[in-house]
Amino acid sequence: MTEPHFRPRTAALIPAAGSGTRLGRGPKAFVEVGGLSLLARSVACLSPYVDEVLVALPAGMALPDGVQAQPISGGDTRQASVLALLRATNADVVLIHDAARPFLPARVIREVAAAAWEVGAATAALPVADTLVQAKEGNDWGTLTPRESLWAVQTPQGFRRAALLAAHEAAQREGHAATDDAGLIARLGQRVALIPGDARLFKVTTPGDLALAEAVAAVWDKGV
Ligand SMILES: Nc1ccn([C@@H]2O[C@H](COP(=O)(O)OP(=O)(O)OP(=O)(O)O)[C@@H](O)[C@H]2O)c(=O)n1
Ligand SMILES: C[C@](O)(CO)[C@H](O)COP(=O)(O)O
Repeated sequence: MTEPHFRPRTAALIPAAGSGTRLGRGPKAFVEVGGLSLLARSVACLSPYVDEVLVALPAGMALPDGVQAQPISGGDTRQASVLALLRATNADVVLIHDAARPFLPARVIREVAAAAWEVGAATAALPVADTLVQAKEGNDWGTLTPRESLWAVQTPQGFRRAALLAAHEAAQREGHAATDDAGLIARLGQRVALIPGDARLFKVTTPGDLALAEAVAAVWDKGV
């Protein structure tokens, strides 16, 4: 008789405690597109694939009506919000996903979760498609940067929880600030697998992104 296949217990951890300064519409996770908040959309995409969902919220705020998740108080930075989420679960695998990326294809969730367990760390990412340049002072044309090996990092990012918690605690001890979680693993010399992301996984950051999100919601909600 063969051993039953071990299935790691998986948690979705959603940092949603940001203030949405660049969007200018109040706490961004609560902003609606197509009649549903960014947070509700992110939770709905992830829930079918995980055992539990935890959400970091701005101080004093509650989950929007109908969102099924465990609320946690967020921190002053995204990094602090993720650390609070990590300390609130004992799942084997965690999928960290920005509430601000509301369109999350099932294929990406499955592939990031599988690689997180097999490799230890994985992130959705897309190869850069634009020409890249590092501007000189005064915003003049500077050094042209070869783009062949460059990827733009998205979420979800998946990890064995113990490894990511250790990386976060090391960063906190050393006062190291990072813009994402995979970077904290990479700085310790550990491998991070790049999983092909999706154009629809863009981050709603500015008012222009919100207009794009309304257009995507119109087709996403029809299952297209
Ligand atoms: N203290 C913080 C800051 C950010 N986030 C979350 O991290 C994700 C990515 O952050 P970002 O897009 O920068 O959101 P904001 O910080 O809200 O945006 P801004 O920088 O424009 O204020 C978002 O889902 C945001 O809610 C968080 O949980 N806690
Ligand atoms: C985590 C992230 O979404 C990966 O691209 C990104 O780094 C978050 O950056 P933000 O400035 O906190 O939105």
